Amino acid sequence: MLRLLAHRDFPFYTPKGAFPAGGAVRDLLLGRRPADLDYVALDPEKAARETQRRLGGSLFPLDPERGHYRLVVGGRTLDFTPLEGSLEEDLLKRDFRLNALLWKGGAVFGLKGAEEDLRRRVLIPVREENLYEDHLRSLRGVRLAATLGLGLPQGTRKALSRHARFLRDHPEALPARERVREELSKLLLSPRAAFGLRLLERVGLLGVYWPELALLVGLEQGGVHHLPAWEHTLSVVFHLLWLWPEASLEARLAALYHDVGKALTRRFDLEAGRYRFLGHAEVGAEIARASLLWLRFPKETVEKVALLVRRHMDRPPEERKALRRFLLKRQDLLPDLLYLMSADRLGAKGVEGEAHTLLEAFQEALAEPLPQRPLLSGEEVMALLGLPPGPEVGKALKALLLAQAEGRVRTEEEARAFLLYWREHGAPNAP
Ligand SMILES: Nc1ccn([C@@H]2O[C@H](COP(=O)(O)OP(=O)(O)OP(=O)(O)O)[C@@H](O)[C@H]2O)c(=O)n1
Ligand SMILES: [Mg+2]
Repeated sequence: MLRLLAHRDFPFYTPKGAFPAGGAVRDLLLGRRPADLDYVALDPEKAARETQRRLGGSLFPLDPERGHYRLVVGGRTLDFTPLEGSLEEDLLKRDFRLNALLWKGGAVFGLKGAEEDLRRRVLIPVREENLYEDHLRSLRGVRLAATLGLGLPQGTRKALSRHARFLRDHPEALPARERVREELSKLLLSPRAAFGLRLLERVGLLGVYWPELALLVGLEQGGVHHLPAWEHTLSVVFHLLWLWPEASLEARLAALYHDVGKALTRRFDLEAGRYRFLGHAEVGAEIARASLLWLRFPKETVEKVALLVRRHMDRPPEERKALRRFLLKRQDLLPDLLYLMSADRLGAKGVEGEAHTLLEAFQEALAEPLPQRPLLSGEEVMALLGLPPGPEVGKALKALLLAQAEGRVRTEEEARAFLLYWREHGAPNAP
């Protein structure tokens, strides 16, 4: 039986014979502005065309056989799919009760329990079997809990855990990797990403989708680490978003994968009397690359994350000039690397203070922008030093750029003087 949940307007155009359904209606009731809209329609093509006549935009027949049409208009995606069976039957096929909603004639309708779930802000499947109708749904559940700030009651957790075990035993049932990637991205982009990752682990989905990260669970570290490697990872994600709420997806992925190499590099060092993880940044960068490529993240994202992981253990020098050189060499990784390094320290014990010292030093060092190019061109350098084209010219340009970064050289004249000195003596007190 459909239940009337509320009388209210739907704030977007709705053609005749089409009913806004799912997440958009849910967002409306939760006081969020929906980005994308889904409509179930008696005749989806007709509804999509009529909407296009009214609003403009581009129409894409996604799957005309099955009646799937998409209209992209004003930065929004409107999807039209056929209503199969009655409205109630449609809702009964959906994933979670608070997603099984639709708007019709000035009112919102839902299934039994939806109203309570919305009020309590909890996620409960329409039926446990529905998780098995589309195997992405357990992962979606965790992602929705993180993005919408929903609780997962015992019953839901148990159902998700059972589904995770099913997936572990039936890897052939795993959803397409692109869909997994989209869920991970949405989860990480939420301010509650660390909470979502913890849930993933708790219900057993971490091991299903990210076996390389699951190896960190309970991996004791010692030293400055009061937390096992996975708990430390969660703390780093948490602190990254605390320091820098607008962090890029790459920075968030790097925080997630930064210590993934630790499971394979853990050795007890008798002299030091503790575990060490020599080479974990390099090993971790390779694991992160393989994992992200598997999930079909774009090449640029993968390379950036791998580099961030590889460089996260670099020790920034304290002295200002040296720090400017250090930053110049890692310019492409800024500011992500700075925040990752700071969050890494906030996730350990006894070195938290370093995070703030680092951020202050970075801020001070970057107050003056880093140079983007040498003050002299290759031709000018060749003429000045009497050099033929070749690697020497590149070295000279690089030395010049470093000198600019240090603030030793600010004008073309100083650049020429610097290069003449450099030819005779090498870079002044460079390491
Ligand atoms: N695997 C899925 C995906 C979607 N849906 C249904 O389709 C609606 C729209 O799906 P989608 O836009 O993918 O997700 P949303 O729940 O709207 O989440 P988001 O806020 O990320 O759009 C959902 O609310 C849900 O009713 C479902 O039952 N099972
Ligand atoms: Mg949606």
